[in-house]
Amino acid sequence: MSLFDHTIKELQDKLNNKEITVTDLVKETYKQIRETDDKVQAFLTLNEEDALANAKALDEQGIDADQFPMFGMPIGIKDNIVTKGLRTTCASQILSNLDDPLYDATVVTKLKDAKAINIGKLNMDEFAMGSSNENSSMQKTRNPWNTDYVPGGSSGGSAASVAAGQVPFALGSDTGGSVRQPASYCGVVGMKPTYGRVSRFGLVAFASSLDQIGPITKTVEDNARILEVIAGQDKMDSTSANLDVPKYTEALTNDVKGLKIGVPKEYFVEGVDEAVQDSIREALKVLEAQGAEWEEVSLPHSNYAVASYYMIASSEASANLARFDGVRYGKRSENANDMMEMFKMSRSEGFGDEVKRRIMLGTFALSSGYYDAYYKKAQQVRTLIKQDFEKIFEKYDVVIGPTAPTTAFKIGEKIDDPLTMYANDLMTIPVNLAGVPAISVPCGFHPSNKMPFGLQIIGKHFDESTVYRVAHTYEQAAGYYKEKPQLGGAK
Ligand SMILES: NC(=O)C[C@H](N)C(=O)O
Repeated sequence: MSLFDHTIKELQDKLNNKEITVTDLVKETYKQIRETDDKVQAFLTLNEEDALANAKALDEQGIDADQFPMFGMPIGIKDNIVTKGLRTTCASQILSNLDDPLYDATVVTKLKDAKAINIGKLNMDEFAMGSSNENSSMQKTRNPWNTDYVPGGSSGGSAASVAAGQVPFALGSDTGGSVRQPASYCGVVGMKPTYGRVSRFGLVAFASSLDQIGPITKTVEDNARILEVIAGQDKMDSTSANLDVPKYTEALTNDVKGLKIGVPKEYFVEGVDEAVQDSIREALKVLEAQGAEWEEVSLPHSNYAVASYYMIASSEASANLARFDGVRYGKRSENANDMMEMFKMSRSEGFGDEVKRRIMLGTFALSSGYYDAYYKKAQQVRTLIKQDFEKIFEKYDVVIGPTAPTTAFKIGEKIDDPLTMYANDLMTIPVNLAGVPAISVPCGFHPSNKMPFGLQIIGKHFDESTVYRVAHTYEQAAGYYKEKPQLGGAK
């Protein structure tokens, strides 16, 4: 049994009983990374010296681990979350020389205050644009269940690293599914909190009205514990909500009696793998046996979600990425002869194809003459999608369906077909457009390719507690969290 098969609570008990030290934990983390990362390729930057020094300092303080919620816990951070003094690249060439950021993202500060240990920075699709990690300009992360397969994206490095047992916990970010879809593909737990629940200060902006940071873990309990630490209002992010953060861990009561589940018929259609659909139905039976009730419901505007998202997200990206011009920070082209050429060449050389595609799409959608037809229309569709959820939540406590239509696919299989790649986000995107919270929990292995996939539980605005309660009840009954990949081949 590996140290990382324990929950945060169990690890802290071990620290308190002096069975292990923080230094042991941190050393074990780097050992696991060294043994597996040539195959998984999850880490872009390691923070080893600093992490070991922090571990030593915590050990020397001789205090009880449970005085701090993340005392001594090793955590990996997605590379679009800014870390003071530690390289932060968004897996883009344009930021590849950003070796010494000047500040920490609020989530990083909160983790430091809770005495977590930052292990290093994890690979992702460039600027979080992608569903497979193949859009990273640095390296291709692989799925630990079978390294011929993608880990999903854009937080593929975070999900793969947790699944491979390199780090017990990681942070990702989710704009249209980027935490939940890789969690589904890698057989781990990924939470996208309500928009406004977690500060975005220091999260490099992709689509500011959609982006949210969320934890990726092996168990629901650990996930809830980490969200407790990183959530809350922040004066540095005016979109963070002025609401108390509940004790999510206290919601994990293993009890769903009387809970009402809506199951959208639009999530069980052609294109959604039959075996995935069957497993979700099995999961509903598991929850039913625990006292929940479910009914088929309709989210009638689901079909327009992907188109609306790619308009809105790309429009926001075109504005947000305007700041990368080779002047203030990041890479500057060495081949330019004048200022205009320097802007153009720095961006042409610094951004990859997918990022350029979205900047062009977004700039087009926002341009005068097209704004009403594309951007405004997409925003109107967004309102309809939000209303679909509001209506359902008048009667139901949660909505359940698959996280993604299929399991992970093979590396290279979809890279030349951006539309198919976008369609993959069918069931994660509506959640971001509506701003509600949702989690992906492992729900089975596909009979043909043996790859894992997840169940998505969607909740009401700021009701992460119920989402966690349902997720925990299902997880404990189903037991998939106990499965581990044998790195290198199919399960
Ligand atoms: N960023 C995300 O949440 C992933 C989504 N597939 C996108 O490419 O936009």
